[in-house]
Amino acid sequence: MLYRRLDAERESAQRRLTGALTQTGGTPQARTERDVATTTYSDRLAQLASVEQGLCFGRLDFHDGETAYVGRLGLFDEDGEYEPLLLDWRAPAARPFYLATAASPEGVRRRRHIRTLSRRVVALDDEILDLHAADQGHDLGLAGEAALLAALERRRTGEMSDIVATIQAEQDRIIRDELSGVLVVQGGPGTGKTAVALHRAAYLLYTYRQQLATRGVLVVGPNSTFLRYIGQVLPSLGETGVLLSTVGQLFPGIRATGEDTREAAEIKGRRIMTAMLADAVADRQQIPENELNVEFDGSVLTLDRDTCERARAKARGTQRPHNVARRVFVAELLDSLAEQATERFEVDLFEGVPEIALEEGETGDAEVLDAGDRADIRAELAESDKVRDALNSLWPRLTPQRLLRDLLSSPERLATAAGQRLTEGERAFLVRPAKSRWTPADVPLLDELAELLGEDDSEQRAARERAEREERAYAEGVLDILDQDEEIVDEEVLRVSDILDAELFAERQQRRGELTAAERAAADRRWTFGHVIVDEAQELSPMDWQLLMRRCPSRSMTLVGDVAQTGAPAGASSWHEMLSPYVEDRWRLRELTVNYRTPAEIMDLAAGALAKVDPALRAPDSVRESGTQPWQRPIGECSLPSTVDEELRAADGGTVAVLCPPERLSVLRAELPEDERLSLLTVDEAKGLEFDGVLVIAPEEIAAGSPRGWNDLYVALTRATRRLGVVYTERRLEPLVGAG
Ligand SMILES: Nc1ncnc2c1ncn2[C@@H]1O[C@H](COP(=O)(O)OP(=O)(O)OP(=O)(O)O)[C@@H](O)[C@H]1O
Repeated sequence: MLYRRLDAERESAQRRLTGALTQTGGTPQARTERDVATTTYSDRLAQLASVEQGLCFGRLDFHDGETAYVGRLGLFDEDGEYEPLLLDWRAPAARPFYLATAASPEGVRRRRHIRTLSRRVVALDDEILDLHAADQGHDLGLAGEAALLAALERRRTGEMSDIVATIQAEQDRIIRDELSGVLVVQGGPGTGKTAVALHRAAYLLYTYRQQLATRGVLVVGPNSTFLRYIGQVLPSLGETGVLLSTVGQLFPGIRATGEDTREAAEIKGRRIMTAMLADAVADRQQIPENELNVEFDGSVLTLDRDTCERARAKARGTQRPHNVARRVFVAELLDSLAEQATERFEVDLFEGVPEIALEEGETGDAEVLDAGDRADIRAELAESDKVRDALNSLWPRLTPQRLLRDLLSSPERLATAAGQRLTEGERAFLVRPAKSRWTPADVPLLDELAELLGEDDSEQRAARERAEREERAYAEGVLDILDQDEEIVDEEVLRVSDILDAELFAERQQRRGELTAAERAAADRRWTFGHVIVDEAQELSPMDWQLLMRRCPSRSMTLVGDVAQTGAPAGASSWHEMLSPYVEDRWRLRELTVNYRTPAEIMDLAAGALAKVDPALRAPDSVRESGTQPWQRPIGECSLPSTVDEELRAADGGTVAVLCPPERLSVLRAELPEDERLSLLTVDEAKGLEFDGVLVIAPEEIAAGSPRGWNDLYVALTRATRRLGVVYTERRLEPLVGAG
């Protein structure tokens, strides 16, 4: 019945889309209406297509005899009383499906999990929420345990799947937490932080559609492998208006394909970079040692040190960014040059003219050139190449790219900008050739510089704002008309103004395309998002945070991570340290405590590495045991290619990863078989990912490889959903002895 309703919805949306596409009418208003309708119905069709698999996954039977079905979107009985046939999992009425327990049943008598394959029901799991019923969910308080375990036992495909059918109560509370403020989610490996973060994005878009559709939601991940891994989750939940990005991709026009050394990345991530870059900008506002001579119209004009110093003080006094304040500096110096040029001109005019006695009442200093003439001279100066070169040599117009490139390729400039902030050795880590590729750690620096330098675009901006105002006024008029149009706005489809407000509408018109907020945001550095979600948040440096906070002035953010898994050299070891510069202590912490990924046997082994990170830390409780112990072997006793073959066979169509120190990557790449189910990765690259089987190569090198080596090893040991093998080089690592 539900699939029949879904088909009917599809047909109706398709009919309306076809209708809109075949509409003619050449007025701007008709075109606009057609574009809105086309976008609305195309989006709706895409949404209806995305829920085809697993449309309905739950049923609630209440004590009062009522029944409700829970699924991926809401469906209503449009032929009858408009009763809900299927509840969207995000609707408040669906909550008992995730929260009801035997102790607190919320009126629910029975919770049923329905598993489907295409349109066929293949399994049902019932839970009777009755205190006298069997002890369900052990002591971890699990809901729908059978369905949950079935989901966890699935072979991994290399792409993350959604968990709507089996969200657990502690996860549900985080997913539905309020929109505003900074929410921090701390949880060990495999506790579902990534899953929760993505479902929260879908929930927020559903619940605060109007607020969020315009500004969009940004999800930040540690690297592009990870973004590919999670890329399908939101579309499978029918949500496409989310921008997935790394911090390194957030400066439009820059592709950060280079790599920094560990040391350089750490230094570039330090907070002192803000002050250092401000000094680097100030260093580009020069005044001459004595004076600067400028040729103009056959004579030489002079800019003396005092004049330049006054102009610089006045420009800096405006507190505006470098390129904007430049206007003041240039205006002052042009005034000075214009005065000199005018004087010269007047002297020239009189040259050779016989002296005539002054008449009574005349003074000798009467001006010969009027204001118009003076303005002409000033304009001519401003046009002169030589004058422009001279002014540029003192206060050049700069782009962030040029300044950073100049700075990092010049030990002298670096020394001046750094002052006492960096040692000579630290500065040496930063120096590189001017032609080097941009790195991810450069991006927050470029962003900082973009703020410090500003853009002298006042004229274009004024014109653009004028045009936008006009567009918006027009768009508001169109929305009014659509609101009254019963043909388009009936209950069956989303109301146009639910998903579009005048501002978005006007912007869409401007681009004449169908760009989503996320797509527009990706192209605009100054875009600010309605909500920002950061995964693996512990990895970000203070400078990364600086950039992200700029993209989210409302501080409506969800930050998920695990401070025990920090691997990045500039990453954080405490949430307080990470957040206090931006929100002081105004953030709320929620914790996830159950590990859904890693079986208990593997977690026992990983706990040894965690104890080396910090003995006070406790690993999350595993939800299941696999019955397979992890194994450890010396490298001399195992042929890696055949071990990998064995693991691939054991994974039975699932995925296997070989995780190794970066130095071993190329040798292993040559040695290992090619197989699309096999990944060879460094720990850094494997962060946030999971595989059915994992082989960790040279754990002692991973642990000793960096100041956060034990964190890295902990990450490596917790990537497996079923099998783990450890191949050590000499001796078993001490904390791993006795386990596995
Ligand atoms: N409620 C749930 N139902 C089904 N599967 C779940 C549930 N919660 C988590 N999982 C699964 O557990 C695995 C781990 O989840 P996830 O990757 O989100 O954990 P994480 O906390 O981000 O881990 P890490 O810190 O290692 O990156 C995933 O396969 C996820 O789908």
